[in-house]
Order: sequence, then structure tokens, then C-alpha cells
Amino acid sequence: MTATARPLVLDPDRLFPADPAVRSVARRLHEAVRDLPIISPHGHVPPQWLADDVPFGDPTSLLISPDHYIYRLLHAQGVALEELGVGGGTLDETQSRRAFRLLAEHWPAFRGTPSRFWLESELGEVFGIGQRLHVDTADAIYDQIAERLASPDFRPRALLDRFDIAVLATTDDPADDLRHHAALREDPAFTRRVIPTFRPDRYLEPARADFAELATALGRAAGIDTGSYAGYLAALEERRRTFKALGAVSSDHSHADVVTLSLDEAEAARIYAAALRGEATEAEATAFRRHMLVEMARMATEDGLVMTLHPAVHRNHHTATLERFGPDTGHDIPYATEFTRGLQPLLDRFGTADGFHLVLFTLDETVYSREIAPLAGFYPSVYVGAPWWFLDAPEAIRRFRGAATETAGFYRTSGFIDDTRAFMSIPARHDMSRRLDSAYLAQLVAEHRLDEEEALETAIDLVTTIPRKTFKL
Ligand SMILES: O=C[C@H](O)[C@@H](O)[C@@H](O)[C@H](O)C(=O)O
Repeated sequence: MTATARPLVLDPDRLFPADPAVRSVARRLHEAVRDLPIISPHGHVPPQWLADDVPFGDPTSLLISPDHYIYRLLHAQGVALEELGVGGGTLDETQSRRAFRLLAEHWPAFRGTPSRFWLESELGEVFGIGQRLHVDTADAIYDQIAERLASPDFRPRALLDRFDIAVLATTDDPADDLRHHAALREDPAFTRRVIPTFRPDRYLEPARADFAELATALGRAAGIDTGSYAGYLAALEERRRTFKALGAVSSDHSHADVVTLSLDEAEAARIYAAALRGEATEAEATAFRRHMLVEMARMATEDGLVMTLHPAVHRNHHTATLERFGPDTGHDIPYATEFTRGLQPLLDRFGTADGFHLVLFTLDETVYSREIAPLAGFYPSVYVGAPWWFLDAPEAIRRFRGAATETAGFYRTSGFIDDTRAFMSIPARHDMSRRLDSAYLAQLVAEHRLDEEEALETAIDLVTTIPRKTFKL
């Protein structure tokens, strides 16, 4: 590492345009939204953290081990995942300190990435660290973080209040007992909204070797016999009702593509029965999944849950890493996808259905201007999902606003989505988005495409009314 250890400086103008006239408008817009409550309608913070409100562990288990944005790049630099506590591995203090030092040693590799922006914001604004992360400061920073984590002020519920997170959605299995959400709702001392999200992916994939076991588990959770296709549908509908009763506002779906089709009931039932016997062909399983996406939309028109799609991720790209560390461990890789023709059967049936909301996320940014924005610019049900995962980054967010706004405007979008497990990064992620949107709106003001009053109203709507409307919050 060439740079010496230096003070950690978070410039108040970070991410704002360099042009002084535009920057001054961006500052004013950001000032108006910077401290507004955070709405997080899709993410992966475990609800148990808030239900049990136990102190976070050490700095590594909090900031490195659960964050695949961080450890994937360290892995690319040659650091072994087991050294970072990935996949549930438990590190003792010596190992945890070593992992933190490894992050510091490789910190230059994060230059220009959103992870650096987020982690520096966390260190400076959440933990009050005054030094930039460096191999010479790693141990001292580790100690400062560890000391703060021991404080009641740094327990999950206290931080939820400090971060002013008004709504936090988790991502949950349809057969989950949702006991943590129930406990939070029954706790008179807990006043924030932590809500489950219905995530049925694996129950809609008959090609899975464990599909029959999953169908049984679904039936057990719903109290409905899923030995038949009718029972399977009824169980899904029952679990959606249970999720909604505990505050859920959306179902989330992440499959290989968003191709949709409708099978007739007899054919769907035949494939389902074959799948329970482990005899469905790959083509039948794919057709069934595509049919079930339409069924999820049909259910959404009946129970009112918002439907979000997060397609086209080659999950678990590296077999050995999956086998050793499990899923969601940094080697999910995007690929190109298509929405216009894939969704036509679903939207032909439900695209104008009263109250149906379909939020489209993509990791293929070419579809924002070509497909998603045009769809959202016609169908009352379709909303443009915020830049997700590899696109949740300054340059990609700038491209997103340029690509989507001219067809769909601002008011057909989802509002920012952090979609994270990394609880400490949530304020930084939302602030990065607020800064970038302030910058984009300021540019429109500078070009006389908006007046500042409109830009101010839009900036506030983007973090308040727009996510609340899109997610029916
Ligand atoms: O930002 C990254 C996201 O949290 C990613 O880990 C999730 O989107 C997850 O793969 C999912 O499908 O829900």
C-alpha cells in the first residue's frame, strides 16, 4: 500500500457535480432529503437480530463476513473465504483481527467501488472513526468499533432508531414460522415496522431435487394437503395471507428469466404430480415455473401483495465455493435478460388490473431504456425497480436515471432499494442514492428542464411518497 495512514474525511459534497452552480443546487436538494426517514421495502437483514436485539459480534462478523460485496473482492485478490468467516464460519478474536487487517491491506482494491463509499461512511458516521482504513490503523479501528459494539447504543434496535429506518422489509421463506416478526408486532416497546417478504422461488421450481419435500413443508406450514396441484395453490395462497397478516406488502421472485405463460389447469396439475414423483422433465419444469409466475400475479391481484422480479442471475457460479460455503457467497453473476416479450402473457392478463403492482429489477442495464421504462411508461401496474446489486453504484445509478427517466419519469419508479444483509450500510446506501438523485435533479435545473421547486418536490417524493405508493406502505 503506497498511501500512508491519513485522516478519514467524508467530504460533504461527495458525489455532487463539480460545476459550482450545479453543485449548489444539489447541496440544497440533498439538504432537504438527507435526514428523512429511511424506507427499505426489500432487503435481507435477519428479523432475529431485531427480535432478540442481541449485541452485534466483533467488527469482522458484522462488516465483512455477511457482506458478499466486501469478501468477493477480497477473494478475487487471493484471500481465502474461510479467513473471512464466510458461510457461517466462526472466527476467534485472533482470526477476526487478522481478517480485518486483510481488508485494510487490500483496501486500495476497493477504490472507486460503492463498497468503499459505504464502508467509509459507516466508519466515519456510524462509528466516529477519524482515520482512513490502512494496514497501520486496522487494529486501532478494530478496537474502536469493538468498543462501540459493546455499547447499548449499538444494539440492533437502538441503531434502527438512530438510522431512523421507518420500514424494514426482510426476505422470508413461505414455510417460515415468522415468529420473529410476530414477536416484534406483539412487543409494545417496538414501534418500528419490520415486515416479512414472501419469497417462494424454490417452491416454484419443480426441477429441484427437493421439490417434493418443499411441497410437503409448504403444506405443513399452511395446514393444507399439497398432494394435489389445487392443494399446492391453496397452500401458497394461505401462506401469502399469513405473511400479509404479519405486515408483508410484497412477494419477491428471482428466477432464470421472466418468461411467462399460462398452462391449462389439467396440464399444470399433470406436471405438478409428475414433479412430486421426481419425473417432470426439464422442459415441463420450466413451463411450470413460468406458469406459476402468472399465478403469482393472479394471486397478487386478489391479495394485493406487490410483486417484485429480480431475474437473470447465474447463482453459485463456482461449484466448489457453493459446496464449501453455501449460496449467496459472492459468486452470483448476472447475465443478459429480456422483459418485453417474456412478460407479455402476464401483462396481457393483469397489466391493467386494479391495484396490481409489478416492480421490475434488472442486472442487465441495457433493458432500462429499451424495455422496463417503456413498459412502466404504459402499464399502470409496472414500476421501474431501482438499480440493483452490481448496478447499485454511482456510475450505474447515473446511467439508470438517464436511461429510464425520459420514458418513465420519476414517478413510475420504486424508490431506492438497499436489498442488503449489511445492516450497518443501510444509511450509507440510502444517502448515496439521495446524493446521486440530488445531483441528477440539479443538472435538470441547471439545464432549465425543471425549476428548483419541482426538483425539490421530486427529491422528497423519491424518498417518501414514491416508495410508499409503489410498495403500498
Ligand atoms: O445486493 C445484493 C442482493 O442482496 C442479493 O444478495 C440478493 O438480491 C439475493 O441474491 C436475492 O436474490 O435476494
